[in-house]
Amino acid sequence: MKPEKHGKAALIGATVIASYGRHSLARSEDQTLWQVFGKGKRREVAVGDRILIQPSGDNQAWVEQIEARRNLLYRSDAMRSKLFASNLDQTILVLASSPPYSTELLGRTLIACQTAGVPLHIVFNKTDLLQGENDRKDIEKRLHQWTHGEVPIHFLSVRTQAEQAKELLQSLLKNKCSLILGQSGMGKSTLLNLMIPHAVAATNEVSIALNAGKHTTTHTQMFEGENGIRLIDSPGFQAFGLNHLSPDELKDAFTDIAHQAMRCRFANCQHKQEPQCAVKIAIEEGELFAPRLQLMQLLLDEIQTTHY
Ligand SMILES: Nc1nc2c(ncn2[C@@H]2O[C@H](COP(=O)(O)OP(=O)(O)OP(=O)(O)O)[C@@H](O)[C@H]2O)c(=O)[nH]1
Ligand SMILES: [Zn+2]
Repeated sequence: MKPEKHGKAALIGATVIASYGRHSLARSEDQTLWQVFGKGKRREVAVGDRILIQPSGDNQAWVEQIEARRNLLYRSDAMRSKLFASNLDQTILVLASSPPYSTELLGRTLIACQTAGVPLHIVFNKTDLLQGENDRKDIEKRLHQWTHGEVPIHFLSVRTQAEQAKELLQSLLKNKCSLILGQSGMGKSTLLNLMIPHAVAATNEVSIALNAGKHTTTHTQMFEGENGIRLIDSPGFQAFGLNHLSPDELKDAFTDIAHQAMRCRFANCQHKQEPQCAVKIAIEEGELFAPRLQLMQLLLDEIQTTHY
């Protein structure tokens, strides 16, 4: 049923806590859950948005205003860009050695967070599967090649050293709103359940409210825990497209490559077969990490098929 607009009811402040497709839920301060509907410029809201709503009956409301966002992450596929999560204090990327983590997803996350101005932390889970200090050093070294040491890495084991993991995560997450990302099998659900013991109940509540009884488990949702911990969980990380960026924005985000590219012979050098390509030379001399160039070229190809 479409909500009708009421005349002069007072506006209520709320935070968007879940979204699925065109359906969004917001929670007002008195803990009421509202199914909210945008219109015009406010058609799309993101989880994390602070909004003013006008009730229209049956726990449904119109979005009257979206507060200015501190930051905003998008997720896009070949067809379109979607708002994803906003007003984030940080993104937590959960990785593990088994199953192997995807360096492509790591690279995409780095670029998405960098371009949106959201600090990134890596939580490396399942340390119980590592063979001692050397394994850990190798992992750190490999991650540093991708991150230039700019992303803090936290090692833990949520399943076998839960108490220790909880302590570390408490200090990392308290009083913050964190987007938590991870490909399947990294231990994201185990981590979420450790930090938010009522997560399953909260998911069911939201699934029912989002889709009138039909369970919709594939939605983006904010969970609230103790000590001001807010975690935004979102499935389908596999499709973390960056098509909302322009080719120039993308090139600028790879600062290490952009820096070398200034010395390429051709201003529009693609760093493929061109002569006197400073980027290729830097890779041969070990100053640039080749997989980052490969990722940049892959992302540029993706963007170009979408934009042109
Ligand atoms: N050895 C080990 N296994 C773990 C650890 N944490 C989680 N696991 C296991 O890893 C598997 C995947 O964990 P989940 O929490 O379901 O992973 P997920 O990332 O949410 O994956 P999906 O549910 O597929 O999205 C499960 O069998 C967990 O028991 C850990 O610290 N050590
Ligand atoms: Zn070049």
